Amino acid sequence: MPVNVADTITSGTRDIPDYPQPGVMFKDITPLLADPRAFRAVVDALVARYRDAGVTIDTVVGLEARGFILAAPVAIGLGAGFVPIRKAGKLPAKTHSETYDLEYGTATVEMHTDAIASGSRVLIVDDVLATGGTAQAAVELVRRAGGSVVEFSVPLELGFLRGREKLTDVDVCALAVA
Ligand SMILES: O=P(O)(O)OC[C@H]1O[C@H](OP(=O)(O)OP(=O)(O)O)[C@H](O)[C@@H]1O
Ligand SMILES: Nc1ncnc2[nH]cnc12
Repeated sequence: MPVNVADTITSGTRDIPDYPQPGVMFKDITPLLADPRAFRAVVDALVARYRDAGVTIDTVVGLEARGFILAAPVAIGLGAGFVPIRKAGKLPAKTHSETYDLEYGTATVEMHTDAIASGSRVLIVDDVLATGGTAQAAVELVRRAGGSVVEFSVPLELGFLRGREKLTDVDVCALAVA
């Protein structure tokens, strides 16, 4: 019987209470990544969403660190380039940066100013949408570089944190909601 990718994601994710700090319910996708069929199913579902609809993606942007794991194979599957958004201080050339609030603190992310050609059609891929701060920062960085954001896409949305409500001016795709 075919297995629904949302069920695959839900069953491959485990809850770790009070990580990385008390009061946070951490959704750990490492079991999903360790299962070869589940990992492939998630990457294939993300690729198929754009390829099968004939949507052109020039560049896939991935977010350090967990977003890299998914964004890179999605870029290859779509025949697109890969551009990293990294935590502050990790990229060697000139960067734009954005600081935002996370469920567990604040973070600054950066992208090379010349990473995206003006007018490029960009898909942003991360592992989890939680409060939406990371997604919003990524969208801002892509737009500042001159890219056009086609969608922000994740396997898993933490619906109880209402991050989607923050992302009013970008399309959001989540394959599963916890
Ligand atoms: O929607 P938000 O509240 O912004 O949270 C989502 C982000 O939080 C996690 O990354 P984290 O910054 O913990 O980094 P990591 O991938 O290096 O673990 C996750 O991988 C997302 O990028
Ligand atoms: N609760 C959570 N679980 C996994 N990743 C997260 N990123 C932000 N909040 C998270």
